[in-house]
Amino acid sequence: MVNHTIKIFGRIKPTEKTSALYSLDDEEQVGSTLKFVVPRDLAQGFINNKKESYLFRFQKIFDQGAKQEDIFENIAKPVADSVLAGYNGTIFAYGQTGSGKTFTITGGAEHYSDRGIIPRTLSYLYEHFSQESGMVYTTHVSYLEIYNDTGYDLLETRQDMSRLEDLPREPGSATVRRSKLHLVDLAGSDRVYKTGLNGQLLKEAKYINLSLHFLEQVIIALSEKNRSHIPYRNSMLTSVLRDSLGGNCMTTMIATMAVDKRNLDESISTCRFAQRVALIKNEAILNEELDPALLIARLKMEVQSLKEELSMLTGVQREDQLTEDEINKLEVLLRSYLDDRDPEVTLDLGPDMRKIQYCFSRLKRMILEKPSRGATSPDQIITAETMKGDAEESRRLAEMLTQRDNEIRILQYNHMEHT
Ligand SMILES: Nc1ncnc2c1ncn2[C@@H]1O[C@H](COP(=O)(O)OP(=O)(O)OP(=O)(O)O)[C@@H](O)[C@H]1O
Repeated sequence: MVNHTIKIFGRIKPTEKTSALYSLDDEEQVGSTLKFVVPRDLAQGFINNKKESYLFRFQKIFDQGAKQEDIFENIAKPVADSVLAGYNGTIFAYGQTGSGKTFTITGGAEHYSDRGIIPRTLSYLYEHFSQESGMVYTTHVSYLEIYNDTGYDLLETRQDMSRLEDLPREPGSATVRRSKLHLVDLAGSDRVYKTGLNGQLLKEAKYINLSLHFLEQVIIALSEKNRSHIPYRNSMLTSVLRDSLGGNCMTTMIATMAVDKRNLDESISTCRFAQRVALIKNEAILNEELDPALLIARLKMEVQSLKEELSMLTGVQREDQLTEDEINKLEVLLRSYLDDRDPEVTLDLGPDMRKIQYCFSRLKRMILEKPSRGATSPDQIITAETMKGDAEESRRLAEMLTQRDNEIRILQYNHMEHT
């Protein structure tokens, strides 16, 4: 099990106007610090203008010049590696509209080098699958869109969402590792009142806002100590991300920011959100299990090799069932054992459970088939008929049983005397 808090990264979108409103400080051990400096006049109408500087700490902040490849190498590759090792992983981008979430997660269409985390991670995974010959990999990809709180798998022609748990997994070895990777591009975190929408678009925006509001509630609940109830079930988004937030997952958040003057308040609120997320503790466990069908196949092989080992030790080739010849020999042995008057005589069957079980069941049948005194019912007559040939055997068994009855009676009598 790996206990860790959600990792938070920041990415600043390139802007044409150079901005002196923020500064970055990178320290190898501690991470990156992002500082916003807001002159009082600028702060008016946007944020609390009593405060002029805001400091936020991230694992690392990628400044405007960062390449898509840097993002993949530093953020996505470690998550993909842990997914390959059998842990669940999630990367989600959060930030205001236009701050670069889609560019980061999916990528830009203009240049090949603009491809984002999804295509790069998929090609990394498939490259690994083709190079690793000692394992069998099965991949299922779904492209989930949450629209008005309903999930759609965009790759699925039936137009409904398949739950990851319901997907088939093919057997590859007796041990199966199943891990899921979520790459999430959230909707813009801006408030609805800013968008000035109406009609259907307003309805969509309300749903988006509501699901981000529920996401915030889950994150607040998780970052507070001693909260027993986490409201995951309030929305589709939080239900899907249940494992990623406070569950069995290695989760990473990328806060995307635009740092020009008019977007400063949103960038600060994105950073505040990220600081809360950084408090959430996850417990990632290795999702390893045994495949029952393969386990049976493995056990069969083990039984076969044990049989071979046994036949080498005993020098006898053994079948599952006794052969006719073996049964005949056992019958002779059993008869001479029963006929022997010596009470100390033993029945030597060797270390062979098949023979031991055969003799026990044969003896049991003899006892059950013994005719009781004064037998009159048709059942008993048939039993007596079948026993005709074994008269001597029956006599001996009857003697044994009578002796046993007497012993029981004596025991009962003694018991009564003492009580
Ligand atoms: N790091 C970057 N380098 C170059 N262009 C970028 C970068 N980030 C964003 N862009 C460009 O900025 C525009 C807006 O970015 P994007 O669509 O990724 O924003 P978004 O946060 O996903 O917005 P929305 O919330 O509306 O989905 C796009 O044209 C995108 O190509």
